[in-house]
Formats: sequence, structure tokens, C-alpha cells
Amino acid sequence: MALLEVEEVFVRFGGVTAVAGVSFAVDDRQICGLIGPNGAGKTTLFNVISGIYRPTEGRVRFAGQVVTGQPRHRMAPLGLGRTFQNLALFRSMTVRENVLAGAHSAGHAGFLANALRLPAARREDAAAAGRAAQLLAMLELEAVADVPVADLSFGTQKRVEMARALICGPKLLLLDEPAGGLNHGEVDGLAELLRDIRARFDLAILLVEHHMNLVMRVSDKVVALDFGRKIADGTPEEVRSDPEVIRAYLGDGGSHAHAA
Ligand SMILES: Nc1ncnc2c1ncn2[C@@H]1O[C@H](COP(=O)(O)OP(=O)(O)OP(=O)(O)O)[C@@H](O)[C@H]1O
Repeated sequence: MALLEVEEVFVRFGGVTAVAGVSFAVDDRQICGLIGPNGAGKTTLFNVISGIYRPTEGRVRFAGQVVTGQPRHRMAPLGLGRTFQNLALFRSMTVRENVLAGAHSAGHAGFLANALRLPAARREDAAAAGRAAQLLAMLELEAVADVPVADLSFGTQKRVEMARALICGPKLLLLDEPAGGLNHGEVDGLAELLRDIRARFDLAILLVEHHMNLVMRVSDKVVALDFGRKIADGTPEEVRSDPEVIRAYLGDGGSHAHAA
């Protein structure tokens, strides 16, 4: 059984069909890249998988359980962690505080235990602080742990977001354009970091990404969309040489060519 199964998902916004019957699967510990020209439906599909949108038709299973229609706050405890294209950090809080904020949704002690500072809540806090320290070290954020996020470069903020998603111990990490806004050196570092994260945390990664070089380098499999439809699904080599993928990126007079 695959870890993530997307089954015949359709999303319609009024007259626009943003996602038109897409199915694919991501296995345990697999890195899967989701690509496609502008407007292909990547973000919409990503929002369905992470529970922000409910699909018009179809469903998503995670670890065998149907998760479509589940409230969003149930996603992290199930093992789904995500980052956002335009960052969703608390800008005036420090790096460490932001990472710890991610641990809250995973807490089991409950509201009352937290409010009364009962031992169960204190134990959870201590465990979260330990996990945060490990993540800060791994993502090279120790030196800026007590700096407000607003004072950091975009590339560093993206690593903070990743640490915040990882602190819940996800089985699947959903990354929305992790290379967007990064410089050349940072993109090289990101490829290594993603493989390292997969190895250390034993998780699968689904990334939506325009940076083709990164996708082809880190992915075990690639799913390509165009006009809401899936046009290819296979190894990076298979997808890169697929005539429909080449046509989607180059066949409209080159307006998508920058993405390739
Ligand atoms: N909330 C919405 N209401 C109406 N139409 C929408 C909405 N969100 C997306 N769309 C449309 O659905 C289609 C798919 O958009 P989507 O943002 O998912 O594509 P994308 O592949 O993520 O594009 P990009 O690479 O530019 O981010 C587009 O035609 C878009 O205009």
C-alpha cells in the first residue's frame, strides 16, 4: 500500500477546472516532484492533499485512511507536515519560538494540562525543546536560534519553515516551491538537505517546484500536470523525455520555457 494515494481528484472553481481527474501515489520514503507550467493545477492539488481545499470529486488516502474533508488541524497529528510558497512564519518571533510553535499541534497533553502546567504538559515541552534543538543543529540554524525571523534572509526563513514542519515527526513532508527565491548555492544545498532529511527522518517528500534541475536531481519519481490533467508519471528520466511534457513546456511559443 502506498503512503499517499490521490484518486481521481477533480477541483472546479465555477467554470474553471483546475484539477481534472488526477491520480498518483507516493510510497514510503519516496521523494516525488510535482511539476507543470504556470496554471497547471499544482498548487490547487497540493492544497487538496494538505486539507486546505476539499476536492469537487475524488479522494486522498494517507496511510490507508481517507483524509479528504478532514479538518486541517487533524493533518499534522496524522503525519502530514507542510511548508508554504510565501512562508507562513511568525515574523516577530525568534527562530526557536517558530519551530516550537510547530510542536503545539502534535501535543497530546490537552488544553487544561497545558494551562495548569501539569507534569504531562511539562514533559511534552521538554521533549519538544530537545527536538527543536536537534532540528536547529541539523538545519544550520543554531547561530540564529534567538533572532527574530524578520531579520533573516529568505533562504534562512525557508529552513525555519522546514524545521517547524519537521518537529511533528511527519511521515510525509509537503514542500511548496522550496527553491523559490533561493540563489544558486542555496539550491545546491537544498538538494543535499532534502536527501539528508529523508534519510534521517525516514519520511517521504512531495514537492511542488518550478526549479527543474532540483526536481530532476532529488526526485525518485516525477508527476507532470498540464491544464489540470496528469500528462506523465515516472522516473525523472522518463518524464524529462516525455513528448507531452516537452510540448507542455515549449509548445505554446515558449511562454513556459523559463520554467524548463
Ligand atoms: N481560487 C480560485 N478560483 C478560481 N480559479 C482558480 C483558483 N485557484 C486557482 N484557479 C485557477 O486554476 C488553475 C490552476 O491554478 P494553480 O494555481 O493550481 O496552478 P499552478 O500549477 O500552481 O500554477 P503556478 O505554477 O503559476 O503556481 C488556473 O487556471 C487558475 O487560474
